[in-house]
This record gives sequence, C-alpha cells and structure tokens, in this order.
Amino acid sequence: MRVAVIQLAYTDSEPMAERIHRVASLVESQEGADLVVLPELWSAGGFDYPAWPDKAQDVEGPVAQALSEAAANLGAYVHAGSIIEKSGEPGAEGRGLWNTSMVFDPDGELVGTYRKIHRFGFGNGEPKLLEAGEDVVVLDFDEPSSGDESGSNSVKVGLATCYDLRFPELFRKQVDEGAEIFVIPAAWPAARIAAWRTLLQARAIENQVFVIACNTAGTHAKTEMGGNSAVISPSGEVLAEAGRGERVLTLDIDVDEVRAARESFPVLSDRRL
Ligand SMILES: O=C(O)CCC(=O)C(=O)O
Repeated sequence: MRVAVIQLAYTDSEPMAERIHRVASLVESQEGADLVVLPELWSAGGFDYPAWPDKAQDVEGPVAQALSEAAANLGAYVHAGSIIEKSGEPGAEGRGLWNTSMVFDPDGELVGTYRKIHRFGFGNGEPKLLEAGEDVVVLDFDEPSSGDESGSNSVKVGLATCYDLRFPELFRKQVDEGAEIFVIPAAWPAARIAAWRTLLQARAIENQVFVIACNTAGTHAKTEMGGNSAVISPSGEVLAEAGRGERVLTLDIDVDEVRAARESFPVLSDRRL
C-alpha cells in the first residue's frame, strides 16, 4: 500500500477557500498513492479557536466536496484530516460542533467519520467549544495488492486525532476491533514534539500496528506547529519522518508485516484482561 502523508504548512493570512483549493490540488498530485493523509483542522486552523464557529461546516460542506472530488480523481483513499463539524443535531452538551475526521474511498464516497473523543485545551479551546466524540472507529479498506494467506484483502484502519494519542486505551479498543493501521492527523505544537515522537512509537510497538501520523507545519494563531509527521512500523521502526516544514512523505507499507509481527512476537496474546 503506497501512503502519502501531506504535512501541510499554513499561516493565518491564507483564506480558507484558497487553502481548500491548494490542498485538493496537492492531494490530486499524489499519483500512485493508495492512501493520502492530511492533518487535523487544516481548514479551520488547529489553534485558531475564535475562527472555528465561522469555519464550521457539515460533512457534505466545502472541504468534503473538494476532497471527495480529489479522492475520485486520484482513485485513492483520502483521510481528509478533520473539520470543525456543524451538525443539525445539537449533541450531548448542546453545542453542535465537533472535531471530525472524514475518510473518502477511491470513488469519492465518504466511508467514515470520527469525532475526536479527547478534547484538548484544559478548560479552553476544545472542551469549551466542542462536543466530545463517543464512538471508536475502525474502517475496512480494500487492500490494493493481493490479499493475505486467508484470502482476505481488506485492511482495518483505526482513526484517532492528535491529543487522543495520549490515551492508550483508545488504541487498545481499536486493536480489539482488529485495527492494523492507526491513522492520526494532528496539529501538535513544536513545544511538545519530543512527546509526539515518543508516543507515536509507543502506540506502534505496544499494539504491533503501522502508525501513520500527519502533523501540521508552519505557525498560525501564534502557535508554532511541530511537523515531524511519521510512519512507524509494527516493531516501532521509524520508516519515514518529516522535519519542521511543509513536506510530503511517500512510502510503501506491507500490511502483512502486522500479521507477521504478531505471529513471531505474540505479545498481545499475553494480555491479562
Ligand atoms: O497533547 C498535546 O500536547 C497536543 C494536543 C493538541 O494540540 C491537540 O489535540 O490539538
């Protein structure tokens, strides 16, 4: 499976409509990719809290339309990062806004959404403005190359977002639902990038999965983003890693390595529940 991780940089001065257009073109240019991944809240601005209500949209809004079209034109799965989702239903706390990831299939169909469960901000930002997601999401992707020995040719992909990375129990739940890859878009600041790198490796090692993590670059809302998007193997090897600036990481991963790692070192079967 060829993966393209688009570590996007943006500033406060780029209007949202232009950014959507730029990002959709970048996605479409990833020829040969089977899965393209974008960062968290790139359209609304990860730390631009005051802008969120105005930039909120539903899962059929401008970001969804542009990325659905890009996925279909490219013929690849696209994890569109996340949007500030505004829904007609208010939600448990009456706010009606969520930090929601969207995934499109190679026909451009929306095949999954994930509402971020752990809200970041310690009383400000997400906990003040957004609802918390409630559902663990693991999607089935068609594997592009031939299937494994059992004849199966689908891959199970678990979704999480940024701050969720600090909550290992979410990822264990995904593993219990069969996850072989975790896809994690983020707007993780430079100030804590050492923790990001360590936690990505930890989640890969302890769950024996591929981790595909797409962070934001650049500085917006006075917050410098940390970059260091990465793809990590089921044994914790960093297969590709970006630096601080805008960059696309492209590489092939073999999902059979997950099954092989779990067979040769069956640590998950030693869990005591
Ligand atoms: O946990 C962190 O240090 C960063 C989390 C974050 O920025 C987010 O979830 O948006």
